[in-house]
Order: sequence, then C-alpha cells, then structure tokens
Amino acid sequence: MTHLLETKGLEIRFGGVVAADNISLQIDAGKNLAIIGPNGAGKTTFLNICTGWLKPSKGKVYFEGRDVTPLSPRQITRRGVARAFQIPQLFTEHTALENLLIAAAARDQLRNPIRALKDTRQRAEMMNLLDMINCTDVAHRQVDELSEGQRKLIDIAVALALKPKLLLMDEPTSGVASSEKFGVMEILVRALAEAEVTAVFVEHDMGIVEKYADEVAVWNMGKIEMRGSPAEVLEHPDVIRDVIGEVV
Ligand SMILES: Nc1ncnc2c1ncn2[C@@H]1O[C@H](COP(=O)(O)OP(=O)(O)OP(=O)(O)O)[C@@H](O)[C@H]1O
Repeated sequence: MTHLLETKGLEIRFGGVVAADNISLQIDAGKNLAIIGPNGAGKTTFLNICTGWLKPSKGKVYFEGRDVTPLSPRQITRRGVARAFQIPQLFTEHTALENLLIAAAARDQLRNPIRALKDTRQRAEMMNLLDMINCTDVAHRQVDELSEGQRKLIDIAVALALKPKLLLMDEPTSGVASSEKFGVMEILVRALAEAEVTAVFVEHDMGIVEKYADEVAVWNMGKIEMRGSPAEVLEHPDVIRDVIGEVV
C-alpha cells in the first residue's frame, strides 16, 4: 500500500546536535497524527524536512509514493503538502476574506492578485472555506481585530485554500486561551475531515492529543521513541516520565 507520506532514514545534524536520527515514519490518509516530545527533540525539524525547508543529510521523503526530497518547498506544496505555523502567517491589515483570496491567487499563479480580490467565483469559494471554519461573520474584519483562535482558524483556511492532501501544523492551539482551545480544535478537525485533509500536528497539550489524534508518535533526542494510539502512548510510563512530566 502506498502511504500518503513516508520518510526513510532521515538524518540531520546542527553542529553537535542530532535533530533527526534515522527517522522512518509512515502516515496514512485519514489518520491524524500527533507528534509529542520534550523541547528540542526534533519535532519541528521533522516538519521542516517534510516540507522541503530543510534538506536531510541522509534519508528520503516520499509523498504519495514519489520521492520529494530534492524538491523546493513550493514544489512540495503544489504536490499537496501544506504547512501552518505556531504564529499565523497572515496579512494582519487585510480582512479574513482578502487573506484567503490572496492565497487562492498564489495557488492559481495569478499575476494580478488585485483582480483575484474581485473575482466572484473565487470569493464564493473562499466564503465557503470561511463557512467551514465558522468564520463567515468575520469575513470582512481586519485580521488584527480578531481573537487568536479566529486567527488560527483563518490561517488553517489559508492552508486549505491551497487544496492540500496533508496539512502539517506546529502547535495549532498555542497562544489560544484555554477556554477557546477545544472549540478551535473541534472546528479545525471537522473542517479538515470535510476537506479530506489528513493532519499531522506537533502538540504540547496532552488533553488535545488525547481527544483529537488518531495516532501519536513520541520524539526524543532526534529519534522516534514510540508510536501508537493516544491511550497506549499517553499512559506509558516512559512517556509520562520523559514528556508529560516535563510539560506539566
Ligand atoms: N536551524 C538550526 N540551526 C541550529 N540548530 C537547530 C536548527 N534547527 C533546530 N536546531 C536544533 O535542533 C534541535 C531540535 O530542534 P527542534 O526545533 O526541531 O525541536 P522541537 O522538538 O520542535 O522543540 P520545541 O518543542 O521546543 O519546539 C534543537 O537542539 C535545536 O536547537
């Protein structure tokens, strides 16, 4: 069976630090994977290698069975791998809808993004995305007026505008008020399922991992220490000692 994403033997060092040490992992469509692990374990490095921002010294990344290791980030995005960051990458002085229209213009490689802002078909498509993330009411509000939770959702919608098959997220709810966190995740996971996008997310909040991940992979010192269901992994004494104990 072809995996949606597969890595084989990834290695990368920064000076004396081994940030990826023989990382081999398979991700299958429809199974949302949470990546957990102590600070500096190499979780973000893994996302950066998969999206082409870092090139491993050894190993390969396959997307839908094809080797994407030598491709540029832009080429990998075009194949269907999107990325969302800890801090939303939005144009804060533009409205939520304008941010989505700009992303759609980039997706369609339009030379004149201003024209895209007026395109009725694009506007309808992007309003539909805003509807999927419960944000139609803020479509015409400037992004810097929105709550952090709303900004995170708009950032996810920007990624969805690229029509990915896989979305890699670095701490999707970091910076979101704890009262808002689960609501944001609820909307996010539902929108991804509706768009048939598989998610991989780095997460430090074990409550979020337990509720929203189908599988969990534990990173430690550049290696994958364990992989399994949230119930198996989160109750394992090594994980409680190395990860959960450290985070709490
Ligand atoms: N560009 C870089 N240059 C030098 N060292 C780096 C670079 N990127 C990562 N590192 C180092 O590699 C190790 C892994 O970093 P990484 O950011 O992947 O960890 P992480 O598990 O995502 O940590 P956190 O949970 O704190 O975000 C760390 O020791 C980090 O300092």
